[in-house]
Amino acid sequence: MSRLVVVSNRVAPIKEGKIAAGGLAVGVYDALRQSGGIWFGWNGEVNKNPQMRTETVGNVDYVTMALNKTDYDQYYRGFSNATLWPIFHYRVDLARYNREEYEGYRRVNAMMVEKLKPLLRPDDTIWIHDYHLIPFAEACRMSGIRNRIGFFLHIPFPAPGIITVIPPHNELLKTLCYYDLVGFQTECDRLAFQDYITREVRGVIERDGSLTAYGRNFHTGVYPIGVVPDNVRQLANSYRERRHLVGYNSDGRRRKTIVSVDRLDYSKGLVERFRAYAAFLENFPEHRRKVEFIQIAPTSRSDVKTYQTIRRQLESEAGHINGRLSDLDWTPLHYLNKSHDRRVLMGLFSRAEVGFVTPLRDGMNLVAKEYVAAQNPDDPGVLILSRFAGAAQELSSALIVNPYDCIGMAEALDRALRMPLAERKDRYEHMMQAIRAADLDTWRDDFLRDLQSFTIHQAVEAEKGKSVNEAVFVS
Ligand SMILES: O=P(O)(O)OC[C@H]1O[C@H](O[C@H]2O[C@H](CO)[C@@H](O)[C@H](O)[C@H]2O)[C@H](O)[C@@H](O)[C@@H]1O
Ligand SMILES: O=c1ccn([C@@H]2O[C@H](COP(=O)(O)OP(=O)(O)O)[C@@H](O)[C@H]2O)c(=O)[nH]1
Repeated sequence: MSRLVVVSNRVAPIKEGKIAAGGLAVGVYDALRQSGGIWFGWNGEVNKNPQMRTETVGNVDYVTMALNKTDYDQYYRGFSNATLWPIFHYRVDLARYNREEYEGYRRVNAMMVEKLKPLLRPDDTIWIHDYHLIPFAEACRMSGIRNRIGFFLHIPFPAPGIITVIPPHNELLKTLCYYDLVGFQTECDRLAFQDYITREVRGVIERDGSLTAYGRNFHTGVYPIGVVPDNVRQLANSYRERRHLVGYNSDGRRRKTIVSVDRLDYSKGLVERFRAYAAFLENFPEHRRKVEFIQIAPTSRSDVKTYQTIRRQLESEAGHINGRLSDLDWTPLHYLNKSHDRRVLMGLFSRAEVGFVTPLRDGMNLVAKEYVAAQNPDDPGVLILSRFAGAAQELSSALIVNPYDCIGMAEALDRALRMPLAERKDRYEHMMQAIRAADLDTWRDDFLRDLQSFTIHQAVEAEKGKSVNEAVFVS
């Protein structure tokens, strides 16, 4: 079997026990630990002299590098997170475009290819992750790299009317056609991309389902990222420090807990969620003092202006709710800006009656799946889930809500807290079936299997005397 080379902007912290930032790092870390290989990307540092560093842990070689300040500003903070992220999450109002940042983004992609190239073997399978690295395959091909290259987009792919807001959308999306396989979280995302290719650039859907555009033929597919359910449950069971997790009433009865965990990002719908919680306490006063809401929201991309704004807004909303509703012996909302160890989170999930996951848009949202997988099957909690999270496509037995509907979310909280055991178990069983059917191994194995099958045909074409790069998929 060929070696797996994973490339992503974010690489999970190399030291065991350090907290991974976000679902990509969590997911790729678990997937790569099983198969082994190379994980190449940014080490999260910004300094003048970006040196490459290789560290081997188990069967994975982590090859990471720092970025210099200009590259960081233009590629990560700028085009990736101030242009692509908001637009791909339908927040055109928060996006800005700067041509120099776009050029910096292209330059960093090309630079990363040149750094990776000497490490590659001819039969390596290269798997590129996420919106930071869309042009990576094109830069590889320009540099003469002929390996199979797949791409997985962790975030939503928006409707063509939204994506065309990016001034160089044509040039940018053309580079996706240099991959052999482009994977999405949901069929909705895949169809939006296919729509763009067929309508905007007059691409063609072939009989085998592949796409031909800009003279290149390539495949697309849907590979929802998952979790390792047994591992989640194990972590949840291993967390014993109960006293940190639950609040008690003055009469000694345990308060019910609503829990949310998100990076502090405007796409996660935190303001709308806080307002819904306040509306719930106003409209259903019988729950007051009997419930508390724990929102864990570690800061993220805190040097991007829109993230500073959302942080200020949330601090004010949280202060407002607690100022208005708290009592000497009851704080309705616990808002924690700190990241937490996974074991603590899974322990918290398993003890919370409600998982409140209501992003305005989300590629998948692993927290939703983790919350369900952490539950005690004999007495499971209830997941309230936004219809705009990729996870809602699979977890249709959650209480599905529209995060723009404040009263609807307040009603869902009331319903969740009152839900009888039989209904909770029924919904939990359905969701666990979906979580097991599309777990993390399935995500990795399905993607790599499809990428490999493409290669077999490439090889056939190559034998017939064609150059590998000119090969066309034959089904
Ligand atoms: O690397 P950062 O800038 O600190 O951001 C963290 C990650 O956020 C995003 O995660 C996405 O991937 C998850 C796993 O597939 C998915 O569940 C979630 O819906 C996405 O938002 C981002 O896409 C990653 O590149 C970042 O590393
Ligand atoms: O303090 C924290 C906050 C989050 N996470 C993990 O980070 C991931 C977040 O992934 P998700 O897909 O929900 O959202 P993203 O942050 O990638 O947009 C989940 O595995 C969380 O358990 C963590 O380990 N510690």
